[in-house]
Amino acid sequence: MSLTLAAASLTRGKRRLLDRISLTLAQGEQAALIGPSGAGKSSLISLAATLAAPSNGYVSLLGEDPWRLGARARRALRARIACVWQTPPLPARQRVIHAVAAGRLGQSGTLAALARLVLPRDGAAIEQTLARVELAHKLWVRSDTLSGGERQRVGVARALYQAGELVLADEPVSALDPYLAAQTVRVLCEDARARGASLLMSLHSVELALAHFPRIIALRDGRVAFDLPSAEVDAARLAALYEGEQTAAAPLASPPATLLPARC
Ligand SMILES: Nc1ncnc2c1ncn2[C@@H]1O[C@H](COP(=O)(O)OP(=O)(O)OP(=O)(O)O)[C@@H](O)[C@H]1O
Repeated sequence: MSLTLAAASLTRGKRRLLDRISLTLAQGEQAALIGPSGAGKSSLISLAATLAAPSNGYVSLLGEDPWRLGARARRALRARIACVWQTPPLPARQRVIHAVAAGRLGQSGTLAALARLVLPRDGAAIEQTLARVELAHKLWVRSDTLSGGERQRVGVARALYQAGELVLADEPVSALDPYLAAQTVRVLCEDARARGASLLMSLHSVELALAHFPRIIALRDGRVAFDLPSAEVDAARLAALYEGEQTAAAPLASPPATLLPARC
């Protein structure tokens, strides 16, 4: 298994953000994580990314319990997992080429990694990776000159360049226009599929989730509301999932394909 959560809970103070979550993601499997705001999607991704340890229960990544490993072994495990964040942590003065090169920082010794970061050897490969998210022309620009959507795509390019065995993406396209959002989700899915990597992606857009993922894991109030093949996710289930969320009802009216506009 790429990812196993067994009755995993996450608490902060008196709040239970995740409540006994159990799920597995097989090697090469792809699943979208959906649910209303505050459902626990980011919390679950942070558990899977080892940013947080479960308060109860168990998390296993690529066959290892990250919290039983020493610091060095845990770093090595993290280097096998590519993460895409909604707001990628890009230092203001860092150039895009270096931000993408940083995706492989954990894959070599410290000195080699730093040398690579200062003077990336594979600029052509990085440029090609950026081209997959339509950003090749930004190779040498500084991160603080990028728009929010461009920053997100640099974060995606970094994960693509890292080529992790498990890819975790937390709302990776929230700042993109509909065309680029669909295109970027497609690129992440196709890349993971081509490499046999596993992919777990949280998305606010139910349309994108249904259009691109064979499996939908729905969270509500820190619990799994349903975990189903996307073909079995119907309007009634979605209405119950988003009950009380006015904006979420709208997507249910139209089939996913009609909501993926061609670029103007
Ligand atoms: N450090 C924290 N301390 C206390 N509560 C927190 C903390 N982090 C998150 N929460 C709460 O936990 C709940 C789940 O948050 P989380 O960010 O995982 O939800 P989400 O499904 O990703 O939401 P969104 O779709 O709005 O990004 C929210 O109610 C949030 O306010």
